[in-house]
Amino acid sequence: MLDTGPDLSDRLFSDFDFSNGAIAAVSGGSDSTALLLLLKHHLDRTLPAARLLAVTIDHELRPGSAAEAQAVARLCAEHGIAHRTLIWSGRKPSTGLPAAAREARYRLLAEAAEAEGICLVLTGHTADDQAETVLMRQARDGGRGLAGMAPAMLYDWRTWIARPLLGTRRAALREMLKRRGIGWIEDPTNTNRRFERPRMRISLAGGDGEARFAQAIAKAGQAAAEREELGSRAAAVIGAFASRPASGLIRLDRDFANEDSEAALYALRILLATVGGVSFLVDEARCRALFERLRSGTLCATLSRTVVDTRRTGIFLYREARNLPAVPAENRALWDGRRRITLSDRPDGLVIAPMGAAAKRFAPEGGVPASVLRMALAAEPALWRGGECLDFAGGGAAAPAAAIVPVVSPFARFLPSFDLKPAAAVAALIGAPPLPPSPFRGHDRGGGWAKA
Ligand SMILES: Nc1ncnc2c1ncn2[C@@H]1O[C@H](COP(=O)(O)OP(=O)(O)OP(=O)(O)O)[C@@H](O)[C@H]1O
Repeated sequence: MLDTGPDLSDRLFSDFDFSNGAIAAVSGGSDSTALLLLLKHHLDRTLPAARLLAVTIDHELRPGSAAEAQAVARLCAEHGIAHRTLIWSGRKPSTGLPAAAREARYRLLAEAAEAEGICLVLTGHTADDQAETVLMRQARDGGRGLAGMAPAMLYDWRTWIARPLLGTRRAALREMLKRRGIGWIEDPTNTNRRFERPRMRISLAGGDGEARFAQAIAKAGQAAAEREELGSRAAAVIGAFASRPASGLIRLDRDFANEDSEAALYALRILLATVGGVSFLVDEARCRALFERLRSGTLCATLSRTVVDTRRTGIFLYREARNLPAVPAENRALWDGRRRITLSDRPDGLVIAPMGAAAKRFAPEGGVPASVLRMALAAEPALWRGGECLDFAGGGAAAPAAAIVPVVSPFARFLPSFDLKPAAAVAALIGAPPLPPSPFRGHDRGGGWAKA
């Protein structure tokens, strides 16, 4: 896993389908510089016509950042690689700066990919980054999140971001660059003890660092396999026990919780976030408590903005009636965290607001209690103009001016490859667009990737 011999680039990249091109995210640090040159080497040998674009994000956080981007541009010019610098010109927050920079970086990379018609972005995260991530999460959450970074993720349900160097050591990449006489930029932030990651990086360079590294990587590998396996089982539970009697309403069979309870619990956490329009999974302990109550009898409770209502004919999940937005229709906006609005026309006073009392016109069928159906539909988005409910887009009769499409809320922004299967199952359940084709050869949509 750690050597950087001549065929390294083939081993790193041979699983990828580059026929649609790729973007390499290059900061100019050692890891992403090595990524770029290894990728260029691989493409030159295997698919010379493939498009390769290097993108550098200038976060404008340090005085030297523009010069660093120029240095990457020069390196690219020397190697015949197209390069673009994108600037994060937005307001910089005073707290949570690394997270905000990361968010902006992914957004800009995905925008560049979309502008180029490329669906694949590669980053230079290494095994060292992985160990740091795992140990930081362990220190913060006492063991949760040990799976670390996924080998790939889907960003915004449209751009694949893959980390092909996740099994490769930084020292080996630096060795390779030195052998080829190629320099790199040392980011001073990487040694700034104000930030958590540099502190962890420095501590791993200490006496017992290698042993801690090896332990963290081993744990991460095991946790990743377990997480992917749990996801597969959760997807099976969703396929077997969940249905969607109406837009915004999920029904679970009453015996949903009885067969594979860990998988059912994970499925429930994903469904609660999806129905509630929440971008993160509900706390496991709180969901487990609700789940235990579900198993032992009837219940009507709210968690993650979702009402869980057990009736004779099933367990029903629908969005609670509080804090539903009424906002002017805007193209590509996310309504209530759970519906993507696409406008084909000028909105002209069009408002997206809950259907509310207009839901009364729908009659229940197939064992759905009337009160449950109305409460679910009342929280569904409808198109309004001047106080008149024009259409209920979720009912399949959208006005031509707008399409309102469900999204899988917890995975709409970042979908780690561990969770591809449950995400695909939920997408099929709620009528969200299917996952875009995988950038790995021979992998189905929604199939898991065991690459790390
Ligand atoms: N400013 C940037 N422009 C383009 N890509 C970036 C930038 N910063 C980070 N990345 C991408 O994210 C990966 C991981 O980021 P991280 O902050 O750990 O890297 P770094 O320390 O800035 O640089 P490197 O990993 O290249 O040594 C990088 O390898 C690179 O692919």
